[in-house]
Amino acid sequence: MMDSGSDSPLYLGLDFSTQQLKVVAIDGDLNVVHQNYLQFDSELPEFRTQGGVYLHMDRLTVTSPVLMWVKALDLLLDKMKKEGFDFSRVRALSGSGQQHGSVFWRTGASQTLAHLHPDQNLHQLLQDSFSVLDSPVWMDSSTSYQCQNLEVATGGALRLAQVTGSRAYERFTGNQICKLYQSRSARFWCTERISLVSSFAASLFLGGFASIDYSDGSGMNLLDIRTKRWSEVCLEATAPHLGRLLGLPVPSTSVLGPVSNYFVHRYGFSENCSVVAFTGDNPASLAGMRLQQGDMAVSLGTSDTVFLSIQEPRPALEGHIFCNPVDLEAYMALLCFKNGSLTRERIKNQCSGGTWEHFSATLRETSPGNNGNIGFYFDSQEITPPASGVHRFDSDNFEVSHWSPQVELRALVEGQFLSRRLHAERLGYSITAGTRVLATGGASSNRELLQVRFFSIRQKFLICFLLVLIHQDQNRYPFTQTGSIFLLVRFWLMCSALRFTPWICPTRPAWGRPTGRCTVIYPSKGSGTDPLYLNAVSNTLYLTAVSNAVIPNRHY
Ligand SMILES: Nc1ncnc2c1ncn2[C@@H]1O[C@H](COP(=O)(O)OP(=O)(O)O)[C@@H](O)[C@H]1O
Ligand SMILES: O=C(CO)[C@@H](O)[C@H](O)COP(=O)(O)O
Repeated sequence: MMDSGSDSPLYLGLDFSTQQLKVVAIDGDLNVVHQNYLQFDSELPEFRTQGGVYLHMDRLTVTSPVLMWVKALDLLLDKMKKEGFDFSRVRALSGSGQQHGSVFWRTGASQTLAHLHPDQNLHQLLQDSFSVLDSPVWMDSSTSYQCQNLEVATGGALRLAQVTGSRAYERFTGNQICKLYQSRSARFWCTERISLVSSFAASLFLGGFASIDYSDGSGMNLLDIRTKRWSEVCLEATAPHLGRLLGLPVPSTSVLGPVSNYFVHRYGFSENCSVVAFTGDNPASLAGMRLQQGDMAVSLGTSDTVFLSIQEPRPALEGHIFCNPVDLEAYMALLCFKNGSLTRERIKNQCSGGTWEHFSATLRETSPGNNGNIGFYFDSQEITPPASGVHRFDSDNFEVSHWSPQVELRALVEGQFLSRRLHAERLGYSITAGTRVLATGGASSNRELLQVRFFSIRQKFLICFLLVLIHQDQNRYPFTQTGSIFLLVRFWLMCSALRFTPWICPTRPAWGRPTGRCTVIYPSKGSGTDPLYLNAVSNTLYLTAVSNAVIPNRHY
């Protein structure tokens, strides 16, 4: 995979996501020269995670072992070294992390980070550096009480959304910090610094605490997205001395400093290799996909997310507004759906013999609209909307308890995509002629899945759109890491005063001219074949299902 015989500079991007750690290296011409990954469940079985996380007894608390992430980095870099990757060529590195997850560094950790001995693994060296070993992650929904209090303290849900971009959400880091402070205060008091997963990962490379960037910092219910400073009201309502524990937030393209001596001596990095701020995986995907005005992206990772770049923030009671990672004047709007890939995996295992090939074959063989059957599957408490349970409706709109495997599978996929579309439209992010929908994430390699279109015809008007499906050959390297790399390459090349058009996408040199890594699919012109599920009846069904759904712990 390495290009041979060259000593040109390379740029490294890492993605600490929910189920795995991925890495990609590119050269100055944006060619991918190395890719690798490490799956948490299968390659680090001693941590006993499922899908990279622990689901606690209350079925609301979800955490990941922080030392698993550290060990994953050890093993991945060792793997690369064994395969002959030349770390000395890396001019700069950056990365991304699953959003909202928090890492609590124990008092003394900054000293440990600054004096890491290159003969030992990071996970040995950092064993005692965390005041909380199980980091809360984005799937957690255990902080409804803290959310309620934060909204009251800040003048209500909408007011909080106007300041921080979101009303109070259970998984948002501020509410997780507040829960720790209230329920395990001894742990809180022995904490020296609080990082997001992204800034934690950057800290490992930096040998010191890395700043939180504006984009990922927007997912905490703590950052004022307009001033780009921590909101004093939110800090005070969350926990004492929080400003000091978080450090100052910085732009997502900031260079934080050189890589630490540990990496120079252990792996042969150059001491001039820069560490650029890490950001959230969705913001990194936005950067990597080079979304243009009017484009919409869907990420089908562990979560399903829908996001787009916007100029004017209009925070609402649903969805999130984050600072844009590449344009300080702009923002990004995002909707997150928790029951994405893991629910599809469950149905795949139950209904199609456990293989994606059979899953896809069933989608090919069943008809759009599913003969009027549609289902909504909230295996765990959903984020958008905050509902739970499984709801199946037949063509007469009666709720039913089961279906044939084929009907079940199609009902799931159509229900998921209908929900993505409806919630996006409710926020005013509508599809117009020429809108491009770009897909990334593990499930975006599945053509049949993507062809169940979720943006389509309404009221006889043909909304013509171009569905741009972009996926990497091996289904593993979506835009997240290239997004981070993109930020750092941009920075680096600008600093080097090279003549370079910074906004060249590594995987998509020009619209409409896909490379081998990129597939463009044009929508079918056959308006009559569009599925029933996109009509008003199904919309109503969906809303009924949701309003009938159990919505625990969310009484505000
Ligand atoms: N062929 C496929 N069809 C549908 N889904 C797939 C396929 N291959 C992988 N996936 C899904 O992709 C998910 C992982 O995507 P990925 O973007 O790597 O996740 P994350 O970054 O959150 O760890 C898996 O949970 C799996 O269900
Ligand atoms: O909570 C969110 C976004 O708000 C999630 O999208 C996480 O960022 C996890 O991402 P994946 O691991 O599913 O890519």
